[in-house]
Amino acid sequence: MSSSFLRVENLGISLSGASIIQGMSFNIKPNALTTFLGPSGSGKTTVLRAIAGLNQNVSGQIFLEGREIQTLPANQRDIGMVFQSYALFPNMTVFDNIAYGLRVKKKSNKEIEQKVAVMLETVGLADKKMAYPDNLSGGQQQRVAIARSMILHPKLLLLDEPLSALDAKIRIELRNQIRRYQQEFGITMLFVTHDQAEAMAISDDIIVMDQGKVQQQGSPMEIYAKPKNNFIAKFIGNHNLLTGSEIKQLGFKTIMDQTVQAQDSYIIRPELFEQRPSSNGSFMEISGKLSQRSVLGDRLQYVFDTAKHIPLKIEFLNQTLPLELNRPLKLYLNESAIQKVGD
Ligand SMILES: Nc1ncnc2c1ncn2[C@@H]1O[C@H](COP(=O)(O)OP(=O)(O)OP(=O)(O)O)[C@@H](O)[C@H]1O
Repeated sequence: MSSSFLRVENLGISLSGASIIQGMSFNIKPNALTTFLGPSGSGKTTVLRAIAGLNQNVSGQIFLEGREIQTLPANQRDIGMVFQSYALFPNMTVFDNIAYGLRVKKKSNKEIEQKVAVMLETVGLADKKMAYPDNLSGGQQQRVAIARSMILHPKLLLLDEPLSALDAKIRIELRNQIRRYQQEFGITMLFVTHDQAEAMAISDDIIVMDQGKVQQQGSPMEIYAKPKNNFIAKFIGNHNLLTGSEIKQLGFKTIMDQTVQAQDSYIIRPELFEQRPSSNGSFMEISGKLSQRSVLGDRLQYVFDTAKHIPLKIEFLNQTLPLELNRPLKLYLNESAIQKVGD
């Protein structure tokens, strides 16, 4: 018996006669926020809809808490879903939108009043309870949609790009709120996004998808620091992705006692370059010039044009004085900052 909460085995999905997902398997943990991360068209929505029971041509098995749900209709799966478009009832107040599922379940008015009041407080919309969706901002409408799903305490809450219609500031605020609800209520959530920063910020676990396949599953740090293949190394973060022969040109013949192979791929994280070797170990001195500077919030990012004609992205925290551009510069790199892709 697996202790996983949701277990998907050998999932296959066809849409309009085209096979979109083949032989996909993964597990998600209870009381955690797991993210499906992948580029547009990678199949995230399709898999989510299959888990919810909204797709027809699905093969394979889906277990929720050990029980097979694949043959159950959507309304018997105990799974909630929040969509990108808020899909609120426009002719109902905020209160009635949130109360809707409880009314369908024929709960008493007293219970409905109490539970909706708690939800309104949780999502910070108590003062909007009699408002209609048209009179709410996008972020407020999405909070109503989330409250409407959470009030039913589904075993699993699926969220399909719930923030993508919102502007950057509200997106960050609401993603933090979603994370807080998830932790406070101990809800298991499966969250779809194509935004790697969003996935990194809120997830316990990330499932990276491409072309209908799981490319890697792991914690944000594992995915960031140890990408399994070049697709992930490129898709996640702003790593330097180099070939073994470029690593050799920078002076490293071995990395952690392993001979560098010309055809292998390696990543160097931009924040791991140093202006002075900070510790013992095998440091390489790299000469070059900085050619560009951009401010990334708390960090400054530069392009370091190395004397070996290999451009590298490097980053320093803002409290470091800005470095001068176009002046000869030496930077230091410890071999431990270089990670072979796939290891
Ligand atoms: N009804 C359909 N009929 C045929 N093909 C479809 C249908 N819906 C989606 N597809 C295809 O299935 C693939 C996966 O689509 P899906 O919407 O799951 O991707 P996604 O990762 O959620 O993308 P996005 O981030 O753009 O929403 C795409 O190639 C898409 O063109």
